[in-house]
Amino acid sequence: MYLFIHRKDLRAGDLRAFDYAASLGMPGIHALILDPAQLGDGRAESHPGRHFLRAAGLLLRDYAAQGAELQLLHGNPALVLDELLEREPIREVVVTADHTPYARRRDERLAAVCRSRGVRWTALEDVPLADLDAFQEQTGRKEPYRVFTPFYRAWNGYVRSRLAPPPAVAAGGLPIARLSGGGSWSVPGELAGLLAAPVPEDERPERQLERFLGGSLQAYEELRDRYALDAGSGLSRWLNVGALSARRAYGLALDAARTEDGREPLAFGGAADWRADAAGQLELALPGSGEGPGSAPRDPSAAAARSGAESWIRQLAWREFYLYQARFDADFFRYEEQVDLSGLTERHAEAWRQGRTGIPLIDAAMTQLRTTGELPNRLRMIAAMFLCKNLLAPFTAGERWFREQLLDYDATLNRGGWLWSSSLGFDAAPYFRIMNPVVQSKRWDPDGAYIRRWLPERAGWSAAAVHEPSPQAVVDLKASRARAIETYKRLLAKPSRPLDRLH
Ligand SMILES: Cc1cc2nc3c(=O)[nH]c(=O)nc-3n(C[C@H](O)[C@H](O)[C@H](O)COP(=O)(O)OP(=O)(O)OC[C@H]3O[C@@H](n4cnc5c(N)ncnc54)[C@H](O)[C@@H]3O)c2cc1C
Repeated sequence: MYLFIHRKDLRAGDLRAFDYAASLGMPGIHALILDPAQLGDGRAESHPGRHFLRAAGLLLRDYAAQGAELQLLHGNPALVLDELLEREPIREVVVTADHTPYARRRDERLAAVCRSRGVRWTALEDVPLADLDAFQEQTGRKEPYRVFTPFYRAWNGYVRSRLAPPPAVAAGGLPIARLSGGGSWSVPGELAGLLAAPVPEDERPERQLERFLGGSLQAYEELRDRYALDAGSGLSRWLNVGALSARRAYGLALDAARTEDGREPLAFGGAADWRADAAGQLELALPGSGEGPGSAPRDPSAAAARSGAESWIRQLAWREFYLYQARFDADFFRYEEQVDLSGLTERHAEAWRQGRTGIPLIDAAMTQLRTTGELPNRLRMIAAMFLCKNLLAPFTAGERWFREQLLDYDATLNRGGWLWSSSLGFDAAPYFRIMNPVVQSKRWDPDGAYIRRWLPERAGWSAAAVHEPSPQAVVDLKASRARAIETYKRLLAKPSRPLDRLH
């Protein structure tokens, strides 16, 4: 018998692990272990905790709809596993690999439990779109890509030519067994309540993907930064818990860019030479984009869908780029040990968290985040940069707050966003380029609709006044910008020199 443990792969199909399980030719137990380290201390009630449990509830119902059983257990994963291996005739434990620091520590313990009981441990790569180890090896590079655009060129070509058809076996097609008896892992009542939270039909991951690809995708390139319009797909929350497969999202986005003559996109069986692509010898445009002289597409909405799909796939590639960095930049999860952040200050961090800085766009953004757990990408960048640069707080303080608040929290993508904003890591924002929240507000939301929505006290203000800082703002934007440039110049200097303490 095998044991498959779900983690950030909360779906009942399109999982490599299921095809692998089918190939084992033996029955298996499928389990989801609710981990108190991740859901205890009130975290189940936070936006990300609630969302995880909603997705877990959906998974339970999807298994049931397929006539398959998912065991929902609660407890320290290593202890639960040890007890399961004691009680059930399990010969192999199968999981989807996860490379965050917490996941690594947890999985080392799980693998050790398996070793101590003579059970095989198998971790399959299935979170990124590309098998990143194979990709890196086949680029022939000794060093990882440090800049997004060349990474994107290579990755795009590689994925297009290598993406295998989706795994064929769903949970209902596997010989899933039941636990032989009860255990000491019952789910506490408060978690059970959250698991039962309904997910309306049109908010389910697949529906949301279809709706986005069939609608907003066309205007995505033009509107994605106009945060007041909410033009993103909103799919990160499902991608990050694995309720939606990135492979499927990518494949359907390519389909949306299908040529007018209906040719299949290259992703499923095309023959692009991705190495030529990596070297910049192939067109980067999506298959059949019709770009180039004399080949303007006849149907403007098809052209918009293609440009939307290309732009959206580029965002998926950013997700992939951070997953790649987490694998190939040894410092990715420990930049705070490489640069000296001790001179920075959390003096204004609480005002930032609570949306009381006096800079209206920042306060509106932080209010939306606290209230809903949502925040569009441009506002994440602006708010993060404001904290790290204008307020000179260590990026780790903001990273922590986003972890507690973001509905779509993901340890790797969140760290990637914070590194970018604080000019650390691969291809980060240069230290001297600091977004001005007032300029950004006027540019992306000239009427100030977003500020009015989240700061009712400004609801009646004119478009000219609504973006302007209050006289009580915690910092002056110009002076704090100059101070940030000076500070980061020294902070990033190698070898890093200690800063004067700011607090
Ligand atoms: C400081 C900071 C923290 C962030 N923390 C997270 C986080 O915890 N979880 C998270 O999923 N994203 C994070 N992001 C990235 C980005 O803001 C979100 O992925 C995006 O806002 C999700 O909205 P969407 O699904 O509508 O995206 P869309 O615009 O529809 O994009 C499609 C998908 O591409 C990926 N993507 C889009 N933008 C980015 C990006 N800048 N970096 C990496 N991947 C991207 C996401 O998977 C997203 O679902 C962070 C960005 C910053 C600047």
